[in-house]
Amino acid sequence: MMSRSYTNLLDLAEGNFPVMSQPREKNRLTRVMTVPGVISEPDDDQDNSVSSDVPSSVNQDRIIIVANQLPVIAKRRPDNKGWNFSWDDYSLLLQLKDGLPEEMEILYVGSLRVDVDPNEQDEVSQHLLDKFKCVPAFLPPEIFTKFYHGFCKQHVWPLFHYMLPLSANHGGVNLKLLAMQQMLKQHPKWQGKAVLVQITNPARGTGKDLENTHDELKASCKRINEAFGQPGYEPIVFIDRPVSLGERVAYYTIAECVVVTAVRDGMNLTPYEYVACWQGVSESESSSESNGPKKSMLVVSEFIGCSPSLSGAIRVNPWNIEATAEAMNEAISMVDAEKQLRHEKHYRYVSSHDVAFWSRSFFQDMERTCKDHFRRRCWGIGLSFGFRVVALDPNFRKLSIDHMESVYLKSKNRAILLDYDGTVMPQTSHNKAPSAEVISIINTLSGDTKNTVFVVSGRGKESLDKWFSPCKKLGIAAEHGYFMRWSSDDKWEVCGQSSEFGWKEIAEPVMKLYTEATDGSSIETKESALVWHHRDADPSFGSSQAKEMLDHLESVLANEPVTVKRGQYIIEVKPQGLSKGVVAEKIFTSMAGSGRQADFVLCVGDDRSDEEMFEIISSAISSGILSSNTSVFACTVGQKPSKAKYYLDDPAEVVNMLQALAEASDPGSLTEYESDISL
Ligand SMILES: O=P(O)(O)OC[C@H]1O[C@H](O[C@H]2O[C@H](CO)[C@@H](O)[C@H](O)[C@H]2O)[C@H](O)[C@@H](O)[C@@H]1O
Repeated sequence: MMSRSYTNLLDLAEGNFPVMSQPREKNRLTRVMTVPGVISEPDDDQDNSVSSDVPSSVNQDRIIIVANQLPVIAKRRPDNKGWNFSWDDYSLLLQLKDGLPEEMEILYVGSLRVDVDPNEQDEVSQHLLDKFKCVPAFLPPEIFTKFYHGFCKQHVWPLFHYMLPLSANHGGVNLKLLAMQQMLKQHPKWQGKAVLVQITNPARGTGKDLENTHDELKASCKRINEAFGQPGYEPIVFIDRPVSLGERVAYYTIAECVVVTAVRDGMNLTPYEYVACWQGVSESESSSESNGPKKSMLVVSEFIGCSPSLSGAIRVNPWNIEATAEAMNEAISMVDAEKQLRHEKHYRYVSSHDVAFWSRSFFQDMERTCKDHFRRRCWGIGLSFGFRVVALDPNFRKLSIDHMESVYLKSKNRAILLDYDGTVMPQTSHNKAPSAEVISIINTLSGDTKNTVFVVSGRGKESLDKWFSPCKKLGIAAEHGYFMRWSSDDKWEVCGQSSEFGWKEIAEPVMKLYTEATDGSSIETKESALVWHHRDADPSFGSSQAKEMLDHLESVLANEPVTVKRGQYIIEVKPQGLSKGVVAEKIFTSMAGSGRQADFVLCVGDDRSDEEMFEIISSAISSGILSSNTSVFACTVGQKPSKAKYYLDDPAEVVNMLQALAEASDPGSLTEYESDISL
């Protein structure tokens, strides 16, 4: 069986698809004949080669969503002549658009759930494009089966979930049955009362392995029911037929608890659906006296995707049958007030993280990633395993110390903002205290009355205070600005916004979990923040643990007033609203407010947190806190993508550059310490 499908996605991306108002002939889509095992050439005369030029329509707001199935329902007309199409309101693809900008044009590419005769395919394609902005791929049934049940289910899914191509879910269910058996044994009070309704979707694949697992499940159910059943009572109800949404909702709304013990999953929506049902049912019955409390209890495997996001859930390692049995007992024994509190947590997450949220978040990530894509130049840097390709702005260049020094000399009100670790202090240095040379330079710079000099660091105030005690005029912003002090004579100001630290009780256990599993890692507790360090761990394991922990923390802290950031070998959780950018803004504002608007800004840092300082500079110019005539030297340490325009290679170059400025500074205002050093 042959099929004619539109193939050229790049054409679509460029906007080379028919416009509805064009005459019919021009609207014709380019197609290929699809025959199993044969890759055919397009049947059109036109040249389909892909141009390497930047697409002319690249700035148009169009998004192409490619999926297995289009979000449309196709039904044969009653007279059997052609098709009727309607939107599939339950399709996630359709809901995705709620998170995208309204003016965004959305084009769907995917297959239909029905087999369309090749003679009808042109007409159907045209209709779907005109009316639904859908581009169908007509896959002959045998190709579709190989693609979906073979390639997707047997190769891609197991590959992405580190599984052998067996049925994981039937992986995930026997453990649950064993846990139920254990609970009934350990807590006989539940015998005759507790029922586990196991809804198992019929396996999408076939084969001996699946049959064996299925038989094993049935045998477990039989064994448990025989051991604990009574007349009129069976502890396990095993449903292995397709269950409609309505029936599933009915089960959810009477369930005291939902247990998900999968050892791997993709996007398991069961816990979310259950939580939404409890909220919905209670709300719809709110006028009735019989309305019960909104409560949802979850026992979920720590290995599944939704586990970190539902902070009210009891998490278990499903391989630990005893612990899962205990968790199930705890869940159903819990008092209603506690169940309600947990439900509130679950619902807050579920209601704020809907499909629109995820599509918006994904779209924003994509926008951020692609912004300036065509302006940037790519460089290969590093060697061997350290080799990577980075995209840099063409204007990114090495800071010319001579040029900066000449501007420095001409300026009258200078703001100098210096990060500490990785900027004036090499990251690899064991002794973290600044050298006498650095102290001397910073003392000279801050002693010049034309200068406002700040060390802006993530470090705690005690160390910074001690290390820089000789620099009386130096300003210090510690813990990313949670503490700020304008000179050693001034008191520490505490950033007013952040006095709520209940989140530490959520973040710390997660960090401890990763610390136990990652040799060489440790937790640093600061007054306003928690930091997980992995510099001394195995480099690649530490870094992959850090990535996983970042996701984990972001999920469990989604409702807390904090941000989770990555730094040099660290993951840091700190209050929202605290950033080095805010510190920079405060300094510029204060200078402008006292009639000394900065005409020279030097801002140096190496890390992600320093990017926030660089970023604020342009908005400070547009808001007038800095002038458009201000000479700005935003400089990152190391050649890497940055918001800074300049770079220096390492802390040694930074110190040389600062030394040059110190030498060009007003010597009249040397402090006692500086005079001693000079002598
Ligand atoms: O803002 P900075 O001055 O760059 O400080 C950021 C973090 O500095 C400290 O961590 C760094 O130094 C550690 C060694 O002392 C090193 O192991 C780690 O990799 C560096 O990131 C500090 O411990 C953190 O709290 C600061 O946020």
